[in-house]
Amino acid sequence: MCDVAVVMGSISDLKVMQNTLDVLTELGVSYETKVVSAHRTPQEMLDFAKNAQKKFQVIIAGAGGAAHLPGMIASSTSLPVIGVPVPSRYLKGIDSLLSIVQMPAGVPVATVSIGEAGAKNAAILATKICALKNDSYRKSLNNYVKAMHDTSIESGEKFE
Ligand SMILES: Nc1c(C(=O)O)ncn1[C@@H]1O[C@H](COP(=O)(O)O)[C@@H](O)[C@H]1O
Repeated sequence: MCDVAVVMGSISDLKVMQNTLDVLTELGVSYETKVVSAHRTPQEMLDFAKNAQKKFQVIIAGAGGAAHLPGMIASSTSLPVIGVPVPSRYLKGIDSLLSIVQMPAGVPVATVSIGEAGAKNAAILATKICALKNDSYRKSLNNYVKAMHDTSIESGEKFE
């Protein structure tokens, strides 16, 4: 049993999605990764989504351009799905963001911001969901917030 599935539409998304993996690792959250595409490997995408509940608590799906992957996965599972808009070459991820966030009523995808910050926040949000039933994840999150707080204060003090 693993807590978080991190899926992406192409291995080319890894540069951005590595931020998700790094934060999950830092927080000590168990995860698995998979490259799967609603466009290029639709049957594998459906098989993954249909079976995900047996293994995971949350799915993070990153995709760029016509980013149908998070929404299509959300349509085929009752697990919460967090969508990460990966920056695209020509439209800089605006296309990814709008494809992921503008879901029809009834099929939610919790959408984070475009790129690295969004990829990190997806990991934190997924951990918060898992922490509802896991005290050690809650402690990790508290430590993470404290470290962020201390770094912010220290950088301010150095500047002043
Ligand atoms: N948006 C999707 C989906 C999908 O939504 O199913 N499958 C691949 N892609 C995206 O295509 C972009 C270019 O992929 P390539 O670099 O492999 O050509 C990637 O950002 C990927 O997420």
